[in-house]
Amino acid sequence: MKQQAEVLSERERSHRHLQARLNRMKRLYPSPYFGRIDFREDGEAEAERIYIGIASFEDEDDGTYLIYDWRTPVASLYYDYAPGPVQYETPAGTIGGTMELKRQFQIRDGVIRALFDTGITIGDELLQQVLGKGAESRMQSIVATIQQEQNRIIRNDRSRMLIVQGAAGSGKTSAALQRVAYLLYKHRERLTADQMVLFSPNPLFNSYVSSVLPELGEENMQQTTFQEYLEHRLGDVFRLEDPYDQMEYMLTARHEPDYEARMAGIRYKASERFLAAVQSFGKRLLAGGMAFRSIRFQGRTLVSAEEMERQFYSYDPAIRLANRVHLLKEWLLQRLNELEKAERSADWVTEEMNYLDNEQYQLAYNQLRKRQKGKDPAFDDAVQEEELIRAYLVKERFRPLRRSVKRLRFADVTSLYRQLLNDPETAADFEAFDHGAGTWPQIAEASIRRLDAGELAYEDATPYLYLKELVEGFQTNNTIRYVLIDEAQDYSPFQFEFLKRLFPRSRMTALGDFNQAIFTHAVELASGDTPIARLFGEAETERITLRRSYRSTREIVEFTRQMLPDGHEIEPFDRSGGLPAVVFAANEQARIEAIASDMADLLAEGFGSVAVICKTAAESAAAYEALKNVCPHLTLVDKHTASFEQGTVVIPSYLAKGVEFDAVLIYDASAETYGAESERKLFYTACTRAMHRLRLYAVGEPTPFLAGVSPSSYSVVERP
Ligand SMILES: Nc1ncnc2c1ncn2[C@@H]1O[C@H](COP(=O)(O)OP(=O)(O)OP(=O)(O)O)[C@@H](O)[C@H]1O
Repeated sequence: MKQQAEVLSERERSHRHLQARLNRMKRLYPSPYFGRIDFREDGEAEAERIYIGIASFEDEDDGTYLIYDWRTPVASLYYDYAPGPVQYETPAGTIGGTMELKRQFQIRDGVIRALFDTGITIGDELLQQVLGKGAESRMQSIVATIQQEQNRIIRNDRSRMLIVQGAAGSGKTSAALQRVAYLLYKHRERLTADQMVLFSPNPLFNSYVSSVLPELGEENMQQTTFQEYLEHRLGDVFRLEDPYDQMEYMLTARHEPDYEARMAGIRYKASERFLAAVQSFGKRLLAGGMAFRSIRFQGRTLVSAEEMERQFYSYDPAIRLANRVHLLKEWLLQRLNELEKAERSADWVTEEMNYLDNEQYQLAYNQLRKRQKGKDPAFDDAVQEEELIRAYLVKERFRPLRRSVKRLRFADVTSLYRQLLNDPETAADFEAFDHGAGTWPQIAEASIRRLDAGELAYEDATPYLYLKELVEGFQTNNTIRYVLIDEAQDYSPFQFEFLKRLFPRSRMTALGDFNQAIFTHAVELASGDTPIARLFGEAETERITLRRSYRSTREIVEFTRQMLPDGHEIEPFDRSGGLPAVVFAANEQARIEAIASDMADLLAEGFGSVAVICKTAAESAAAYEALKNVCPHLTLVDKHTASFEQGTVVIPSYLAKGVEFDAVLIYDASAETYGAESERKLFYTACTRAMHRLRLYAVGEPTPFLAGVSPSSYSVVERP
């Protein structure tokens, strides 16, 4: 039998192996390679022709490589060099030589459609063709046209922390996904897709990027959002506000009386300063002030909070907070054992025994026997039987108490968080942060009000969880080896600190664009001594900046970059597509008509995806109502939308993050809607979603963000 089993499992293995090979061949068949380099290694007389494709392909007879996987060391030459002297790294060292030819192919269905011999960058012609195509509802892989600077991100395997600051459309997300594929290939002996996790801005984005890796023959990495993690940790205790609701508040509640205070609170609570304040609060708890919940049973206090406090502070002061909490847990379980014994003779037990019907009695009896494993031969002794039944009854009743002690429910984190907010030191620290605004009591009170109602504001959720972990011990995930964080500018220093602790054995790649920072608590990525750079220290941190934007036409990039203070640093890729237009409509009705007729024109031109981007969810809903009868097949996207398809959509600005459309229509680019300076980046983000066409609509005064844009960069249309 054993022999047979071995034979079978051997066959299974070889079947799996052959199946994988077959799949690889099927993927290669329609388009076996996309590049060729002729490389003459130093000391060799002849150049070798190296064909590069999405997977390797060997000659069965002599084992030579006919096609090299794009992730092999030698393939990096293709991405990094123009013909001339070149070198590449292998595990055995650096190999130098000369590249005599670099050629690109476009092969579809087994037929060579085009080929180009290329110079410095990977074929502008090919890139032109790729970028000139329409937007897809799913992101595409870019292996055939990876650019040199993107290749640095993809193949970087040295630093603990890789920070990428990249302009809108510079290929950060693309590079991140190719990087996953690269790492899975490079470390294929010991790394699997479920040891990598991508944090994305929203669930919609997950579906957008989901097909890139399978297309490359790899499994998808794990994907999540920070909010999902918060829900997982705190969702059973609180109703959590999500970042979109916070965003809606930021964008719409400007006229509410405590708006400014809350905004200041959001800024502070996301800051490194508040992180330090929470940590120092944690230190103070070592000496006193811990909050506990009494353990109560049938209306009586079994162990009071005061008792716990006394016990807690009787431990060696050198012991860490979380360790003391665990000591206290053990102590409490012990106490419960004693109390449980004493409880057996209580009146309620006698009473309950009398009420046990036969069936229940039998059940209890059987359970007891099972637990005793037949050890006690004198079981039928009536006295002992009664004792055992009593013990059983009490044990059952104590079970929930025990469970909640094991879950550390006796440590009252909510009270502690309340204490932290009410702490004069926190107030003083906030004042120093916000230069004496004097609004802390208002901020603290609002948070506490929500806390008491079982709610946690988005800005409170991470600090709360952090405090909880200080008290209960940090949870860690040791299986994850690579964490990739997209849209990293939208994470607070708190959240970064958190992720670092959560994944202690992991390397991190943070990709973002400070110019698209839409939350108040944005972090700078590009330069300087920033919180993210401090996370692992300069020595373990590497930074790469991407300046070239591939998504949008030259005209769109030139138009949008003028809205930014340092926009001149962004380089457009040379692809043309008509000037952006600003449409001035005489009134609402004229605006709707203009959008409807433009949309019809764009669809007639062959654009498959057109988005009407609105500022908020409310504006989106209103726009959808106004447009749905005049624009056929329109869909409204909101935060619950799980995936999105080709076609025409109405979408709030912050959900359009990270994705792209053939044409973007900014529903309302008037000063009334985008007037506040704090919304500049949001507006920029919305405009940069466009690949081929961008049109802005305004009734009345246009947004002041256009003031810095040269009139020659856009056309003006009047709609009476
Ligand atoms: N080397 C490349 N070859 C072909 N297409 C590319 C390349 N780099 C980027 N692109 C294309 O440019 C577009 C933008 O890429 P991506 O979404 O990765 O950029 P991003 O930096 O994440 O953008 P944003 O910050 O605006 O969300 C995508 O359509 C992508 O396919």
